[in-house]
Amino acid sequence: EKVEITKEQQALVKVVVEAYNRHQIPQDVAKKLLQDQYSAEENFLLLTEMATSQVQVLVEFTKNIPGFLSLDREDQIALLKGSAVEAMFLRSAQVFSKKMPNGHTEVLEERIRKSGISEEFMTPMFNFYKSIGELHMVEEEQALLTTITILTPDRPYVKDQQAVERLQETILDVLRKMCVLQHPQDPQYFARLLGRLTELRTLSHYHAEMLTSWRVNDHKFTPLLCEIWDVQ
Ligand SMILES: CC(C)c1onc(-c2c(Cl)cccc2Cl)c1COc1ccc(-c2ccc3[nH]c(C(=O)O)cc3c2)cc1
Repeated sequence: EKVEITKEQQALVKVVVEAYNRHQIPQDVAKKLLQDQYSAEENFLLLTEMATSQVQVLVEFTKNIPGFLSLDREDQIALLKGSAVEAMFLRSAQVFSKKMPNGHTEVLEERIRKSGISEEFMTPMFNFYKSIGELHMVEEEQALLTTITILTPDRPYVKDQQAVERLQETILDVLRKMCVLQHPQDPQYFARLLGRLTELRTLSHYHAEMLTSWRVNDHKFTPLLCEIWDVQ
């Protein structure tokens, strides 16, 4: 049957994509990636600054997700805490797939590889970055996929999962239609996008172990990261 995006779905996508593009790490923060100290400590500090800035940007972005601010306040926090790592994997994946002209891609990879993360997490992490790059997602798909990740109903401590599910369904429906319209030659494209969300869950578990290993080596995080990741 003819797949058609309705007027209100178009308006929804416009709001989400504009918010996604508006809320980015400030360039003066991102530029710090180019600083010339490359010790493990320096890399960890820089990545901590990136993550902290990224969480601030993420909080602002979620306020623009239609319906998010109407959710129970505690559920809003539970969704943010539960999706922060996954949203940051998606956002940092863009830096790798966009091949930034400012050389940030190379230095970000270098700093991640030399920041005290153990080898066992490097492979799945960079396989993920590669698999996202191969999708060649357009910005609408990136914005909607991040929104779907944030609106995952079964995060820990979410009370009204139904309300979150209704919001997520709305976004899933328009993303599915967009994939059919954008990739008529690849009927599996939408399924492949959702497959990345499964991979993100696995990475999120690896990430919990990364945090533990950093902590036993007495690495310090910022108050915002401690709050969102329940550490210290
Ligand atoms: C607390 C730190 C050490 C940390 O712990 N886990 C991760 C961690 C790791 Cl490595 C991997 C994945 C997820 C997390 Cl959450 C991190 C570092 O997290 C980030 C690293 C980079 C970026 C990021 C996002 C967008 C960007 N744009 C630009 C630009 O140049 O425009 C640079 C940039 C950097 C975001 C989070």
